[in-house]
Amino acid sequence: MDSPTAVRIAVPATSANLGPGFDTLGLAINLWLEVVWEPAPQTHVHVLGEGAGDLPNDTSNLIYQVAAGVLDRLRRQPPPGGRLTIQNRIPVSRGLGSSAAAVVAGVILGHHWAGEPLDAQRCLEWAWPYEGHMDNVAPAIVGGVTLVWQGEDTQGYRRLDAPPFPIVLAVPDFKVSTRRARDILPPWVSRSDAVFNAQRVGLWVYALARHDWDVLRWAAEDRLHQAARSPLIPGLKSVLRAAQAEGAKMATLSGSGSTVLALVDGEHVVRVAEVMGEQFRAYGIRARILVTRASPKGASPLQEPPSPPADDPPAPAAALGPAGPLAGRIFSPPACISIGGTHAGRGQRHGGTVSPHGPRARGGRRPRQSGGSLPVAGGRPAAGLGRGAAAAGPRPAHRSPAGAGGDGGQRGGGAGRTRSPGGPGRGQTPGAGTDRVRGGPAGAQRPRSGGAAAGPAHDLPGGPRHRQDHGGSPVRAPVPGLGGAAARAPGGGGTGRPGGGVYRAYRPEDPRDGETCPGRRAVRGRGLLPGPGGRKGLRTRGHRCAGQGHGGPSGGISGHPGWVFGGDGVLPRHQSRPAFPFCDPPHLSRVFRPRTGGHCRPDGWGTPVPADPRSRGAAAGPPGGRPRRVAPLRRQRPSHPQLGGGRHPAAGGAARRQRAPGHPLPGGAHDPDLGRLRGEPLRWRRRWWDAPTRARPCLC
Ligand SMILES: Nc1ncnc2c1ncn2[C@@H]1O[C@H](COP(=O)(O)OP(=O)(O)O)[C@@H](O)[C@H]1O
Ligand SMILES: N[C@@H](CCOP(=O)(O)O)C(=O)O
Repeated sequence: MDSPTAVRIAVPATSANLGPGFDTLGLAINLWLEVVWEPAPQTHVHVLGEGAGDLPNDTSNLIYQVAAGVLDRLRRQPPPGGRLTIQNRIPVSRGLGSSAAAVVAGVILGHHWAGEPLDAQRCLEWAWPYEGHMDNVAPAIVGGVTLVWQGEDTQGYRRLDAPPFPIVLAVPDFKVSTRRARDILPPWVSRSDAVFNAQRVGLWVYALARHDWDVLRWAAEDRLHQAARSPLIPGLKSVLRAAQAEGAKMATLSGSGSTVLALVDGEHVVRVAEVMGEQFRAYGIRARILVTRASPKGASPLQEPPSPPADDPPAPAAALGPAGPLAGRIFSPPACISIGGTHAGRGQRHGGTVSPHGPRARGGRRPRQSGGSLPVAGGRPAAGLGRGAAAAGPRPAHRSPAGAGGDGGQRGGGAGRTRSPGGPGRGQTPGAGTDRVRGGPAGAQRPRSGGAAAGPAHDLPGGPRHRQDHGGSPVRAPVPGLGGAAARAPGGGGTGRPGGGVYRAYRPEDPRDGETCPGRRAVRGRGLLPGPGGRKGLRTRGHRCAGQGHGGPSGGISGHPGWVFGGDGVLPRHQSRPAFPFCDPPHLSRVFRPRTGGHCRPDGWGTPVPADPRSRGAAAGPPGGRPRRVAPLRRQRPSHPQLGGGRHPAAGGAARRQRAPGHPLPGGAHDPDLGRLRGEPLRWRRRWWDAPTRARPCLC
């Protein structure tokens, strides 16, 4: 074997389940594991970023182990030495598919060492027995959203375009091991719960196929795993509820936890991010908030599948996403959901069918495919992979009779590790079990920077665009609002809508010519939420912004330059937002809330007006004057309602009075069952979901 050349491998994080799609649905996220391997006389393994210090810096590292296992099955020798640098941005054991990413990276590395071709289909065949969860592995390899299925003699996946919304991740400061989170699940489910989830998964696929995102609030409901896992994740239900109440399209436990994921319309991003952090904090848990997007791309480098046959319809440009190795493989959603896969060409590109026995051996039977033959990378026969005794590819050692429940108990042969449900935990921490570490005392301040976990702010697509807003002049704002360019570069533009008003962000240097009032509503004032440890909210510090102030230097509060938010006629001059995605809750809680109660002038900027005296917390004052201190939005009670009783922290009282207008109530508002499904006492449901909203018309 020629000595292998250097290689750089990238694999995205993934969020499995997406609510009801337990072991079925998965989403690739724009947070990446990067692995660089270079030839060297000695073997070195070096982990940077997430997990540095915990993950092993030697050949027991999962990535190295999987790569060596691949070589072993291919009957090849590992290279004599090499430097393996692992730059990990995926939080470990937080339900973001870090282990799936590591396994996929290992499979790619092993094939690179062996000089064997590898495409997405084959990578999946090799990786899923190591990982055990195809719902993580498939999106890690092909990007977007995948749905997978497994049965006695077939496993497969199909790929769909991911929702276009920003993703807010609340990543608690404690781990939940996937194995523990599976062990806690009840072995049986009732028929009504099974039907409930089947209906919602169907709705999810419908939403993805038709881009009907309004149904997500129902599609993301679940009765199979989240409630059972909530004891492992204190505050889970509150975080989910609060995110939806603040306008998230959907919110769900990511994978087996501990992360909570929300898909959020751009204008609600900031507020949703805030409340998710706050709710965790109310339970004494620190949580990092990352704002990112789905990744249309999966792992690289993988070989391209053959170009589509001439009669295949071209993919609509919008569905293609950024150019990348998989761009040509994405087809219009209706084609993607042909799960039966009668079209050979399409099936091959949307998904694949995986042999239950791992990679096919030379001369062996091709895995049954509903979607056409496997692409053979580089024109080489696929059998090359299963050379000789490689017929014994990675093979599931354990398969749950229930199909969906088998938890990764795979025997990695050769140099690979053995992983079984009862065996040591993944990676280097045998017997780690649930490695749950509380995030320190409530209120402890995190460093402002996301550190190594700081995700790919630069990767966020999009950027400022002009759009017509309420029939006015073009408004400079990114669509859907997060503002990729803003996140990319300090000073970028974007919109946010903290608190229900229409907020805009501007590059400080941007002229505001031609802009008009973006909103028709003013927002009732909100104070800052109680800070960590029950600290009272900070004062608002609104400054009138009519023709001034909006472009002033920002970053004074957050340390992140460039984001200046204004809204509904009152633009707090010093209100700045950290550049996403690395704002953590303390960070957010320090951001000054806008003063509200103003109305919009024709030029789009506000003249503060006296606060509505009925509005507790409205902080209007004389223009430029010192605003009144506002009442905290709600009192936090650090008790887990579902576990220890007590009121929902956000229920009733100030929360009801200060609820921002314009927020679509979550699906539960019209679903009397929702609270019951979540096991809440009736009094919360009524108080929380039926909270009245008040809107004041914009006078412009
Ligand atoms: N970059 C990495 N390098 C090596 N091992 C890793 C890496 N990322 C994750 N792992 C392994 O995966 C384990 C976490 O897997 P799991 O509990 O399934 O959590 P997750 O939800 O993050 O996939 C870690 O304990 C470690 O053994
Ligand atoms: N379907 C699995 C997904 C586990 O994902 P992870 O990211 O937590 O490893 C499950 O819910 O157990």
